[in-house]
Amino acid sequence: MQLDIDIYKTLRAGKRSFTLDVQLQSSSQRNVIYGPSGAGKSLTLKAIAGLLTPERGHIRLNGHTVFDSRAGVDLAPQARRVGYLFQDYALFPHLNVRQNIAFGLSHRWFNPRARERHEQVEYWIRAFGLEAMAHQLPDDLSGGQRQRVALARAIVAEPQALLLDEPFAALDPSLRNTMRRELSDLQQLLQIPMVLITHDPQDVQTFGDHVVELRDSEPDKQIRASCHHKANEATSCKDTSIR
Ligand SMILES: Nc1ncnc2c1ncn2[C@@H]1O[C@H](COP(=O)(O)OP(=O)(O)OP(=O)(O)O)[C@@H](O)[C@H]1O
Repeated sequence: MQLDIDIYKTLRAGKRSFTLDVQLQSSSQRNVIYGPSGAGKSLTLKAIAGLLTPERGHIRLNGHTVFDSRAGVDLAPQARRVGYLFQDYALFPHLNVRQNIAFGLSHRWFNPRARERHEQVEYWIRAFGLEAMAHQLPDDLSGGQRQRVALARAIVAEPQALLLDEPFAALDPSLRNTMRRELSDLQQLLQIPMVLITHDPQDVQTFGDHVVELRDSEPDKQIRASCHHKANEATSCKDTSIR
């Protein structure tokens, strides 16, 4: 993926303020943003997805400008064509598995109908082994099944990038290893570019062809980005600047 980000935003809540100031460039398909809690990882991912608008800067995905404050470009989330896997999966509790996945295709304000069938939705239901529970609600699924539904919803519309916020954090340790392997195989199969955020060194090891570390640098609460690559990666670390 070609990822080119240079964003700045100050958020205020009461007397607290937090400044997000992140620059990163990558041409890898597997990118990991790593760092402690509160360092700004989720905010960075939300800005890429169009769920948070930076005050200034730019975001380019695969050569397409999705945000550029100077040029007045700020594409709506749907127009950015990114799949987003939220930390808690954010499945709709009142929609069954099939409807939740179909929601990934929908740009409508009303929910997909329970009986509606889409070829792509059926494909991912089969690929993730969810046939037997396609009519069930999220509350009646295991953690791993819920994660598969959320992942299917994120990729069903064939996004140009997949954004994953702590995808394994809600799983117990043994399932975490299985799901990590599944996601790794899926990324290789689909060759879908991804940005994954995590605290977990094992995720960095598995997915971090390009690793960006966000650090909270007291006292001004500015975020610093630094990067490193796996030893066998040809790309250079110079392409991520540190402010
Ligand atoms: N709307 C907001 N207004 C003010 N501050 C905010 C807002 N949203 C997030 N923050 C603050 O921004 C900082 C970064 O939040 P963010 O969610 O990006 O952290 P994170 O690195 O993803 O943490 P975690 O690993 O715990 O999920 C936190 O200190 C948070 O309290």
